[in-house]
Formats: sequence, structure tokens, C-alpha cells
Amino acid sequence: MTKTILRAMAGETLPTPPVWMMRQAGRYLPEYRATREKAGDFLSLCYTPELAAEVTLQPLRRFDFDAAILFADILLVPQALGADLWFVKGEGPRLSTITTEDDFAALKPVHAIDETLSPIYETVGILSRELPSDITLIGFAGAPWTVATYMIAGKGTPDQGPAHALKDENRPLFEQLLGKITEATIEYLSRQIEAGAEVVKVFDSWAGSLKGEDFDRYAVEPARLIVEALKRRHPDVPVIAFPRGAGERFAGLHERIGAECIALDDGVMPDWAAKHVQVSGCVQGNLASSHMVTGGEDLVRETRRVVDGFKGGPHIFNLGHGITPDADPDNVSRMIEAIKG
Ligand SMILES: Cc1c2[nH]c(c1CCC(=O)O)Cc1[nH]c(c(CCC(=O)O)c1C)Cc1[nH]c(c(CCC(=O)O)c1C)Cc1[nH]c(c(C)c1CCC(=O)O)C2
Repeated sequence: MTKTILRAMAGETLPTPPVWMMRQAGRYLPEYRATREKAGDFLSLCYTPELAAEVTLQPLRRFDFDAAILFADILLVPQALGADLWFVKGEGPRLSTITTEDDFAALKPVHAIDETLSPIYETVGILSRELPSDITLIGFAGAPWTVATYMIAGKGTPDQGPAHALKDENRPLFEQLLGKITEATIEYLSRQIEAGAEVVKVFDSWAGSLKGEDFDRYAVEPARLIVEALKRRHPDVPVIAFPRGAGERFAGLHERIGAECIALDDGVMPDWAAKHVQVSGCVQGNLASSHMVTGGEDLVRETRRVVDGFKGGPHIFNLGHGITPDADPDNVSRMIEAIKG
């Protein structure tokens, strides 16, 4: 086992952490914008395997990254379950909403998702053949709670209010929806692994808005179920869980979820996280993505602080959240230089 990402996820402390970046294929790169133009729109890009593979590979041609992440989106699963999905320029995703028993009953069965998602597995297959042998291929899906927040509201919301409201007003329906997304996610990630994904990551971008017992029931438990089911089918494929905004609740999550790696956002300090999270296994993170816009001495200093903070244990360097479209690609090079020298 030579790939650095897999070594870190197996618990090895490396002299230099391997690095990749959330949204590393994205609008901050002119070559991404050109390929997206060629595809016509974002969803066509996701569903055209040759082009999706092309944009996945673009950042690796520029930067010394140790992993490639499949180019797709967490909202393809709701679409595969029968929700309408479209993107409004400058605003973000829109979906048909699930707020009643009838809406839920109209969704397709879980086994039908492959009809929509097979081009994604094809992209994974292309990447698994074309990637350099030292680069790890990461597949991903959204976590059930985060995906549900979009399915219930029909769009992104600052506080996930509509999903919290459904949870309070019709908990059985809310739990049925989460259960269905959980099952679909297990199938989707299994197919990605069978097509060649070497690691899978579960993005729970809105986990932080779940309070008290809700965090355990709707962030931790679905992630645990997904990991458990994947381990039964693919025991050797490591998992990254990213319950963004978990704060102090990041402590103990390796054990509770069963994931080899816990991804940290920039809301926790490396010193704290080394002591309370990294003691239990590999961590990924957590430079604030704003440094990719502002650059300068702060970028170098903060990059070193993250590297030094986690140097005592297994660590994969990453940002705390996705790189933004206004980022300067030169700052990515500076960050990697500060990590790898
Ligand atoms: C919540 C969420 C989504 N998608 C995703 C999340 C979870 C992580 C997070 O919190 O960022 C995850 C995601 N989205 C995308 C990836 C690809 C892999 C990667 O490079 O990390 C991944 C892992 C591509 C994308 N997904 C999207 C883009 C931008 C699309 C474009 O080219 O216009 C990319 C590169 C679109 C998207 N997709 C989503 C939103 C809210 C948006 C619009 C926001 C925006 O416009 O930046 C849903």
C-alpha cells in the first residue's frame, strides 16, 4: 500500500501530510469554466463521463495533489429518486419539494437510482483507468440529513428551517425520507466503489444545525449505518465522514461512526482537534478556504499552523470547506509549497 492518502487513513503518521482540496475542480480554474461551457450546463457536465473525468483531472495537471475527487454533486441522488433538479445561475440548486406523504410516495424505489446514476459510475471507471498510480480516487455522496434539507426546502437555506420544521411537525415522514436517502446512498457509494473508487466521503454540510439528540439521531446514526453497510460489502475501502459544524461533537466520532477519517471544518483549532479528535484516528482539514482568496503571509503562516498542529498523528491536509470561485490558483500553489516545501 503505497498511496499516501491510504497510508494516512490506515493510521500512519507521515513526515509530510498528503493534500487535496474540496471543490478542487471548480470555477476558480479557467479550464474548468471552458469545459463547463462546452458541456452547456453544470448537470450536463456531471452526466457526461468524458467531460466529468476531464474536469476531475484538470487540477492534478496544475497542482501536486495526492487525490482526485469524482466530479459530480450530492443532489444527483434526489434527482435519481425522482425529484426535479435544476440550477439557477448565480443562486444555486432548485428541487421539487418533499413535504407530504404523497410527495414521498411518488419517489422512485431505491433500486431505480442506477438508471440515472450509471454515467457517474462510468466517470469513476474512466478515472480509475487514467489516474496516475500514486493518486487516490475519492468517491462521495451527501449525508442523508444534508440531502434531506435540500429535498424538503427545494433549495439551499441559511438555517435549514423547512427541514427542521418537517422534523418537528411530521417526524415519521421525516424519518422515512432520511431512511430512504440512507439506503440510496449505500447503493450509490457501493456502485462507485465497484467502479474503482478507493475511498468514499460522506458530506454532511449542515450537520452543525442539528442540536442535542437530533445530532446523534440524524447526523451520527445515518453515517454509522452507511459505514456499517459499506464495510460489510467492501471491508477494505476507507471512509471519510464530514459532519461540518460539529464543533466539540467532533470528539469521539471515529468510534461512533466507524469512519477511518473525520474531516474537520475551520471552526475547530488544530491544537484542540489534535488532542480530542486525532487521538482516535486520521483527520482531514482544516485551513480556512478564504486564504485561497486573500493569500500573502497569512496563507503561509496558517498553512504551517495546520501542518504543525496535526504533525503528531495521521493527517490529510485539506481546506475547512470548498474552495470558492473567487480564489486565485496561485494561492493553491503557495499552499502546497508551504506544505511540501
Ligand atoms: C451542499 C453541497 C452541494 N454539493 C456538494 C455539497 C456538499 C459540500 C458543500 O457544502 O459544499 C458537494 C459537491 N459539489 C461538487 C463536488 C465535486 C467534487 C469536488 O470538487 O469537491 C462536491 C463534492 C461540485 C459542484 N457543485 C456545484 C458546483 C458549481 C457549479 C458550477 O459550475 O456552476 C460544483 C463545482 C453546484 C452546487 N451544488 C450544491 C450547491 C449548493 C451548489 C451551488 C453553489 C455554487 O454555485 O457554488 C450542493
